[in-house]
Order: sequence, then C-alpha cells, then structure tokens
Amino acid sequence: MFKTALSIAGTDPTGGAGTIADVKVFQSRNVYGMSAITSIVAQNTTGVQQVFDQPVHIIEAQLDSIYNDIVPDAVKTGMLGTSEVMDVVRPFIVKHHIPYVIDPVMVAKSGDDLLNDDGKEAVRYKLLDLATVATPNLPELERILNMTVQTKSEIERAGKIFLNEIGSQSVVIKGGHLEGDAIDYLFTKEGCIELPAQRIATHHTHGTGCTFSAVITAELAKGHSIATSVRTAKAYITHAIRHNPGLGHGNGPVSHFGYKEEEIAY
Ligand SMILES: Nc1ncnc2c1ncn2[C@@H]1O[C@H](COP(=O)(O)OP(=O)(O)OP(=O)(O)O)[C@@H](O)[C@H]1O
Ligand SMILES: Cc1ncc(COP(=O)(O)O)c(N)n1
Repeated sequence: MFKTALSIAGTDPTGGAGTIADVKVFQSRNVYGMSAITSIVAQNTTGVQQVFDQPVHIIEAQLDSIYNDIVPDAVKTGMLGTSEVMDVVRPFIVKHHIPYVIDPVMVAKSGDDLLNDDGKEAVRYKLLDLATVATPNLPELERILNMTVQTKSEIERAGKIFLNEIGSQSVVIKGGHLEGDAIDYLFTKEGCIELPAQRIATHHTHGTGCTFSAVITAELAKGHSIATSVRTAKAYITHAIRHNPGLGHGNGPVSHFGYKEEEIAY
C-alpha cells in the first residue's frame, strides 16, 4: 500500500529547497508526495529575488482539497510566511492525528527573510506544541527560545525546554551552523541521541534543512519510529551534500539521489 506525505511550504523554482525539493525527497524514499504552497518565491542558488505570500483562503482551499480526498500519512511544514498561515494550518494538524514534522524556516541561507516578525514570535505558541519532530537550526532555536544556544549545555537546556515547556514530542537540534563536525542532537522523552557526521567542505548546502525534514516525514509516513526516521535522514543528507550536483552560481542544491551513489539501501 502506498504511503503518502504532504509538504506545506514555499517554492524554489530551481528545485533545491521548499516544496519541490520535498516532493523529490518523498519520491526518492518511495512515498507518494503532495504539496500545498504557502508562498511563491522567486529564488535561485544566489538568493531570493521576490516573495509572494499566497492569500490565506487559497492556502486553506489547497488543504481542504488534499484532506477531503487523500489524508496524508505524515505532514511537514516549512516556509509559512506569516502567523496567519499558522492559524490556517493548525486545525488540519489538530484534526488528523498523523505525524507532524515542523521545520521552523525563518531566514534563507542567503540571509533573506522567509517568515515575518509576527510569525517568528508566533511559531512557538501556534504550532510547535503539535510537533512529532521539530527541526530548528541554531539561529531559529535562539529566536524561538530567546536565548543563546551555542554550547553543549545550552543545547541540552534548549532540548529540555522543547519537550517540557513547549510540548513538542521530540526535537532535532541541527549543528550545521556550528564549527567542526556536523553533529545533530535528537531529544525525546527517552533522552538525547547524538548524530555525528563529518562536515563536508562545500558551499553547496542550499535546501539542506528542507531535505533533512522531508526525509524524516517520509520515514514517519512509513511507520518508522522517530529515532529511526531521524537516523535515516542524517545518513541521507550527508550523502546528498557529498554528492551535490554542483549546480548554479551560488550555494548550490544537494543531490536527492546521493544515497544511490553510495549504493546504500537504507
Ligand atoms: N557542510 C555540511 N556537512 C555535513 N552535514 C551538514 C553540513 N551542513 C549542514 N549539514 C547537516 O545538514 C542538516 C541540515 O542542517 P542545517 O543546519 O544546514 O539546516 P538549516 O540551516 O535549517 O538548512 P536550511 O538553511 O536549508 O533550512 C543537518 O543534519 C546538518 O548537520
Ligand atoms: C521555500 C524555501 N524554503 C526554505 C528555504 C531555506 O533553504 P536555505 O536556507 O537552504 O536557503 C528556502 N530557501 N526556500
């Protein structure tokens, strides 16, 4: 039986980030992909040129179209644009008890804003309590918690706040923005699992966060546990960065077929 996954996010017409990247990931993990588009973003590997936030009634209509016909087995949100979009998304997550992955996208690697200031304040209260897995990077984490998160003890404190105060079921704190190895930390009620990987020396990391969270979503859709899904995502993103196709004039995308190069059947 086909498993299905839904990405609610913005677009990248060059296919490295956002819904297009997410659906490529779903396909490569053998999960049927669907997407509802929140914002149309004119962007490429050099940065963001223009953003058009879709009217909220169109976003709600897309979600109605999907949920009235094919209820996904797992859902992820990426770029939401505004806090009003969170209000539209929330009831769909509450009503359908399926795994929910939230990548709290705020700013693109190019430095361009993908969420307005209201949204950056609101995400903690409007969606994160519903998360099966939240995947903040360090700048997002610092903004959500209003604290500095750079050291191991600050990461541990942040993980506990997500579980005990915000109410997320789990959180992966991504170390992509730290110096040294690319170590991520998964916090669940069972404790903390470290996910180490060698840092790959490349600037082709456009869409790493989208790709990573989409793999977790696909694996949860198939019924895998949180820990297994996150471990698969870590292996996938490492191969995807290593085998990046070297496209574009800026921070290029990763390869959504990188794992095939490694001939690893994970
Ligand atoms: N150069 C690298 N080498 C190896 N792994 C990396 C590298 N950069 C990021 N990663 C890994 O990629 C995943 C995504 O992390 P990252 O911190 O880049 O997310 P992000 O900043 O949210 O991405 P995005 O900006 O695309 O939303 C994590 O598992 C991280 O450890
Ligand atoms: C629609 C959309 N969603 C997310 C990102 C973040 O990706 P990155 O930080 O790698 O630019 C992006 N650029 N565009």
